[in-house]
Amino acid sequence: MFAQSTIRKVTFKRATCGLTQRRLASTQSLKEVLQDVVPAKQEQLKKLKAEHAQTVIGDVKVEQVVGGMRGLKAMLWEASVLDPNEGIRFHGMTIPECQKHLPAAPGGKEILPESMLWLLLTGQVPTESQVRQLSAELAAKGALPSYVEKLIDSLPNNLHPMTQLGMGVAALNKESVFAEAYEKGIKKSEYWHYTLEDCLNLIARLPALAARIYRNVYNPGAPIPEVSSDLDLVGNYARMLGFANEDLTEYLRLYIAIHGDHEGGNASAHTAHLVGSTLSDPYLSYSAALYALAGPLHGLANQEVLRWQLAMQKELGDNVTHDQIKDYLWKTLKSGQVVPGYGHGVLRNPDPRFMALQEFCDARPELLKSPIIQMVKKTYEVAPGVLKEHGKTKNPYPNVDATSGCVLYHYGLTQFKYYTVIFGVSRALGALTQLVWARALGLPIERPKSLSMDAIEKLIGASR
Ligand SMILES: CC(=O)SCCNC(=O)CCNC(=O)[C@H](O)C(C)(C)COP(=O)(O)OP(=O)(O)OC[C@H]1O[C@@H](n2cnc3c(N)ncnc32)[C@H](O)[C@@H]1OP(=O)(O)O
Ligand SMILES: O=C([O-])CC(=O)C(=O)O
Repeated sequence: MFAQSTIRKVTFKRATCGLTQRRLASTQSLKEVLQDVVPAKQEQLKKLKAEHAQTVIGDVKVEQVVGGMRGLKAMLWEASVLDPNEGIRFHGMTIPECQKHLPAAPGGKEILPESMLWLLLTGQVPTESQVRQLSAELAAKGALPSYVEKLIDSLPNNLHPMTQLGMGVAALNKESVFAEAYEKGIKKSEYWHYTLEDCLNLIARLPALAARIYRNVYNPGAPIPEVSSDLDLVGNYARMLGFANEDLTEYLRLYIAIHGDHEGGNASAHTAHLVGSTLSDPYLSYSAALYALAGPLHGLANQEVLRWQLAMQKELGDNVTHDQIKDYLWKTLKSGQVVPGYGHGVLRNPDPRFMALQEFCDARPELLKSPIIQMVKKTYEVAPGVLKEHGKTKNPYPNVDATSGCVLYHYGLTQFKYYTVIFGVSRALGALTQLVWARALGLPIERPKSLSMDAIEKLIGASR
């Protein structure tokens, strides 16, 4: 670990814009830092448009039009870029670099989501005092309005927790300062200020909303503590969920920090971006994103992994061998199902988020002894070989969902239908950051061109 004074002078290469950003000791607030950063970014975009508007950066193939736009470079996204082999970089920083340099909780070791949010929004590594200030700001804004509490309390407890989360977030749009200001009439140059306020308010309220859903569904009647001004975002979240285990809290900090952003093309982030481009407010935009996250090929896969691993455990017992797992994998594939937690739309190597969560387990002997975590590890040792032999998936390696839920399960958060809600608390960091940037940069409504098969054939002169 570097000395704090050295860290402050570290220069990070910023992958997204090619600039270098010097991290200086600072007491500036998040808004003040953004006020400094926004004009430079606006200038960068202006220059890019003026000098390179017609420069070609890729072709469009028919396979991309009919194949989920895979690999199409068609979106501006500031906070992170995903390399197929190396994985995610947040403003040029890898996960291990973030683990080294982003401030943790007092007495903790893992990345604080507030630190990640600061990095995503500003491109800068915050000082410890800036992060504490942001934690305090979020805690002060963290209480839910009573009409949202009533709405959530009125929902049937067998309504999927993700459905409830999306409804709660959408209902919060009554609070939107952006929507209110837009109705009154504001200049485009002011959009990002109101968007930022909405985004911070939403991030602040997500733990109370998500914890209330957990309480109602799994622990009806249990008291929920109020948001404490002494705790960070996840410290409060874990306490409101009813867990006093510091190891679980640290795990949740790491989980929520590293799930925060995965460039722009993933289904949830893209949905927030698309809906936000209509100037729908951040609450409605993020509510829509949550329903993309709730699909089993995307965020819900972490629930599916647990379901699949527990079914394997039920069938084969705790001391399962590699050969038994192999057979189980083939059984899943032959029945026409996907192996949850494996494969990816962009990645072509093991996901560095998976590796970071595995390292969290490796550092704790009690986790290494856990049957479910051992099973995940053994599955990782054989699944890539089976998937390669199966020959369909372009990426036979684990994504983050392959392991994220198993650690929660070990720590007693066993209700796996809830897991995507935690992902939803996290993805807000990146999706909402981009909404701020989209408004600061004046990005237009998203409206790509679609084509029918007849139109494609006509365009390429294909005969039938
Ligand atoms: C946080 C996240 O969202 S990470 C992703 C979480 N999702 C999962 O873990 C679900 C399992 N994985 C998958 O379904 C896929 O790998 C996805 C959705 C993640 C990516 O999909 P794609 O980019 O289309 O993958 P790819 O190009 O490799 O697919 C080619 C074929 O391999 C299959 N395939 C891909 N992954 C798997 C898998 N894990 N198990 C079995 N088959 C797979 C696809 O279904 C497709 O089959 P088809 O030709 O019959 O349609
Ligand atoms: O990038 C993707 O398509 C899916 C993913 O891993 C994420 O959104 O975290």
